[in-house]
Amino acid sequence: MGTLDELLEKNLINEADYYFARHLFTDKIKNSKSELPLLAALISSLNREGHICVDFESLHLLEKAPDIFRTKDIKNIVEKNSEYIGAPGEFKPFIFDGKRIYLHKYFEYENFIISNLSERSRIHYGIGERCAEAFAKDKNDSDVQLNLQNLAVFMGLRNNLSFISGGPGTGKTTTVARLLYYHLLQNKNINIALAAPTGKAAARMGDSLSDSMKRFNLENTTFTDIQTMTIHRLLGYSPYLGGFRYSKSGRKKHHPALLGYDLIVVDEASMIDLSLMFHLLKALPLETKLVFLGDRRQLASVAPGAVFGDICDIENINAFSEQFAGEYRLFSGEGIKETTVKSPMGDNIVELRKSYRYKSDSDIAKAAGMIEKGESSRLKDFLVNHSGTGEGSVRLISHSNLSEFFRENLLQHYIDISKSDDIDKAYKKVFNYQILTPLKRGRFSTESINNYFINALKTYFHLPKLRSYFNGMPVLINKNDYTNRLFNGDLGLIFGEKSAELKICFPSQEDSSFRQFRLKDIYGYEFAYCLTVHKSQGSEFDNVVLVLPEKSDFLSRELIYTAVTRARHSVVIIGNPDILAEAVSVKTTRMSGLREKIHGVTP
Ligand SMILES: Nc1ncnc2c1ncn2[C@@H]1O[C@H](COP(=O)(O)OP(=O)(O)OP(=O)(O)O)[C@@H](O)[C@H]1O
Repeated sequence: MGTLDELLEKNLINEADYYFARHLFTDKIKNSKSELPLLAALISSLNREGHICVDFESLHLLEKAPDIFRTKDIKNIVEKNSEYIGAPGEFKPFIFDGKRIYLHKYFEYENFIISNLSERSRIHYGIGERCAEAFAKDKNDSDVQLNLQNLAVFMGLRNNLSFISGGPGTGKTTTVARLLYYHLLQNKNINIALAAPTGKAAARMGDSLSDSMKRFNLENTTFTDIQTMTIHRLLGYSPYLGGFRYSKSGRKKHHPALLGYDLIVVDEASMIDLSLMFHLLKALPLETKLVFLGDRRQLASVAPGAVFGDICDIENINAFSEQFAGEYRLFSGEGIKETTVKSPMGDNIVELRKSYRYKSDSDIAKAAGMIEKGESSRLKDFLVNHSGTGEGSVRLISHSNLSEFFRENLLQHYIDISKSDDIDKAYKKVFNYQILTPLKRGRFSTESINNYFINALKTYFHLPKLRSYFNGMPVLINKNDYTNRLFNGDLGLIFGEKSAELKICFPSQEDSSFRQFRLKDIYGYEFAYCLTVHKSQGSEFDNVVLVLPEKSDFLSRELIYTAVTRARHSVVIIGNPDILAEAVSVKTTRMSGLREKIHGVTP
């Protein structure tokens, strides 16, 4: 593959990459020997796909990599173009770190995140007596040799920085509830914030933590004193400023002070991209205690970077240093067997392994385990030869049965919701089932499936074809709306009791009521009979129906894992078992220097 035009013609880059390269290097474009336009287009295209940089050691895996970067010594290319490609610390459009080339901005972000996290990871605290006493009374009985929830609590008390990873129902929220309780016991005036990348995830964390905290007697402090918000709100995002008020990287007058919290818990951390992590760390003084929660096996953010995954995806997870093990033994009386930590940040990362949501012999637990390990043929055999229904089941049906499945299982469900005159019941019921797909357009996409149900319901209720709205339509907010306090990911329902005007209704975070808006006052939403798997992140549903595309191009192991683990009770997968197996066999990696530079290991 040679020229910019060839790359565009073969759809290996898109027009945005093409014109970015042309714009940046107008004068070089005629010189067919210049590598710079090709480099610009390649980096732009990789950034769009979520990579932070171009890593020349894994370039052979990329079809779109122009031949010139495969055959020539990259160091020669860097030297020849030193006017544009600089070393770390230089102010040039591209930065070469010895192995990878970055756009200047992304190198700066990555570099800052690495040094900031390393600095935070070295800060430890002594644990107060009141905490220790409460922990001793409250700690989970060890049914296993090492109770990882207890250890995660200890980590969050001792360390200034903790990453707690765990699959669905492994007790991340339960652990954080204990952590907050012990912190509040020690100091009831501690300033705590709970944050998540989307409004939905933040609200869910607030609700689950509020439930989990009920079992603690918090004396004069109540859980409602703790603020729950999106990371954007925490950082004072303002569309008028075009950035974050509290991140020091903006214009000086707009960031008056660093955020004054003592402890911040960030949920659904796998959704945080490189830029958001940079702004978050930049806004927080080093003394602020940070606890990140997430599932390292889930899909990474849409924007470049997979920071939580890069940090938590280490070979020797749950192996700790001698010092950490000794302190934990003294504190809890429990022994840590493995003390062969390989990464300097190993004592800051823990993975919870036991799921309390699914029985270990349930189909969802088994399927999620196979997906996570990439056991594609086992998964295929399991699903093809198995047809479970009921609690914890996973079932595979073919595309040819899709219409029948929709008609027999889901159409009546949506008809009942449209007939309902009780918003509370209708809302609970509508999101009882959630259809998911990776695609936005084309066959088996959100667009086609949403249209299918909208048209089928219009036909059933004899509504005019041109009518856009009717009772019981689920919607998803897809843009933050600060005026109405509605956030990307919020799920609502179009509803109007009896003959009342249709409103868009969202459950209130404060009580059990619904916030109602006129249709014309809300913008930035889409219908949500079917959601993309990406948009479903941070939400959970009782029953999930995952519709696969006909090709595996848009699928990945992380996408299938995310979709399957959204379900509490059952999963139906509609698609071809071979396509499913193909998707699960490949683990997605994003090009970045973060993992190697933090842990000292190559991916
Ligand atoms: N050690 C434990 N013993 C018994 N039940 C537990 C324990 N830990 C958690 N649970 C229960 O398991 C369920 C899931 O726990 P929790 O919500 O804390 O997990 P989670 O990892 O935050 O889940 P998710 O993020 O997938 O919603 C809850 O009902 C909780 O009460």
